[in-house]
Amino acid sequence: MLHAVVAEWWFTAALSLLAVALPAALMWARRGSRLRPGTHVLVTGGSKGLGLALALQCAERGCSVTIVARNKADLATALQQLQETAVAAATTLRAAGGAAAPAAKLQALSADTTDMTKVTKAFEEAERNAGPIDVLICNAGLSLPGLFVEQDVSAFELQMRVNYLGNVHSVKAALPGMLQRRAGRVVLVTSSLAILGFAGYSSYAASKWALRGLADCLRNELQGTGVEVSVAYPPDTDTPGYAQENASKPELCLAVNSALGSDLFTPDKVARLLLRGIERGQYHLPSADLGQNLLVSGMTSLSPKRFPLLVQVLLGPILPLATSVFGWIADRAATKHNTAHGMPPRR
Ligand SMILES: NC(=O)C1=CN([C@@H]2O[C@H](COP(=O)(O)OP(=O)(O)OC[C@H]3O[C@@H](n4cnc5c(N)ncnc54)[C@H](OP(=O)(O)O)[C@@H]3O)[C@@H](O)[C@H]2O)C=CC1
Ligand SMILES: CCCCCCCCCCCCCCCC(=O)[C@@H](N)CO
Repeated sequence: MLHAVVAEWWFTAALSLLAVALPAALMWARRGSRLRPGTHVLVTGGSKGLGLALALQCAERGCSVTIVARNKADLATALQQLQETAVAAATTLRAAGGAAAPAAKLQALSADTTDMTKVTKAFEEAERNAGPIDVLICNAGLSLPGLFVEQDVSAFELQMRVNYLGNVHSVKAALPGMLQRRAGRVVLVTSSLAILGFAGYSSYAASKWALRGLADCLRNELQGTGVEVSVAYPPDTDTPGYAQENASKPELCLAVNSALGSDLFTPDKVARLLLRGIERGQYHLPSADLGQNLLVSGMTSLSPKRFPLLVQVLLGPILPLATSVFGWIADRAATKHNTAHGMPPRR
């Protein structure tokens, strides 16, 4: 008897789950930005690190790719890599019978994203050569870690200019065209530091939190226009930028970071997940790090949740507990370090 009741309960539960999951999955499949031959993807900061990994993987799919960065020599090296990747991709596509695929157009344009005029010019040139921008990936950015009391205001200004305003400029330049075509996707690359904050990142985190706010507002503002928004929160990723950042990380920052214990990921792996999320039309793009995904799912906002609602609800009570433990670990590491190093200095 009990057996039958339990079995029936499971059956009903499974059916209801299916009833919710199936339409949701179908809706999911319809949305998203397929990255196919002919799709034009523009990546700012595409000459190095994560941006280059994203650009190369788009070229692998046969997309037209534009990379924008400042240093011309780095751009030329990256373009060469893109061309090699595209040639290999075209050969594979042809072998698979895709002879009709449009030839991928690859270009590397030098522009500083902090300069609106230069961004506009570069994007116009990009569209002249490779057609309308279908997917804009705002990835250009830098991290200057430092303790608040030690860091100059100029570091706060620079990161705000590059990480926040630089991306405002890029979106400004690409969005009007997307709106006219009623199609397109804007991807903003923020950071895990847009969800949590700890010692050493006061200037960087603020610039990344600003982007998160921009993303939420833009997303709502663009509802029904055919233009969609995604946000990426990469974990620590092994890039030239990360190496540079590590060279100047305060000890306190390192102490808290290692107490929290996050992994270092390859740009390739991080990029692969981001592109998968873009193709699925996700707002919060997936991260290679489970903790990071959980943090995103625990964010309070009006934007869509990271996981399906049922999972979110089940996670509900767990997240405040888990984040409290990590918060306690971060504070204990900071207290220990500050106490040992006589911080704050006594008069
Ligand atoms: N690596 C990591 O651990 C993490 C990185 N991120 C974010 O991911 C993004 C990429 O990081 P990562 O690959 O590590 O960075 P890198 O420093 O390795 O590469 C940065 C890229 O951006 C370009 N760039 C920098 N400033 C400007 C500018 N003002 N105008 C135009 N292009 C610019 C650089 O080229 P050039 O200098 O020639 O202009 C380069 O192509 C950044 O926004 C970063 O904050 C987020 C979380 C973790
Ligand atoms: C359920 C709760 C789980 C909590 C997990 C906590 C994990 C914290 C990891 C902090 C990692 C910081 C990455 C910084 C990336 C970045 O932006 C810099 N490299 C700058 O470029």
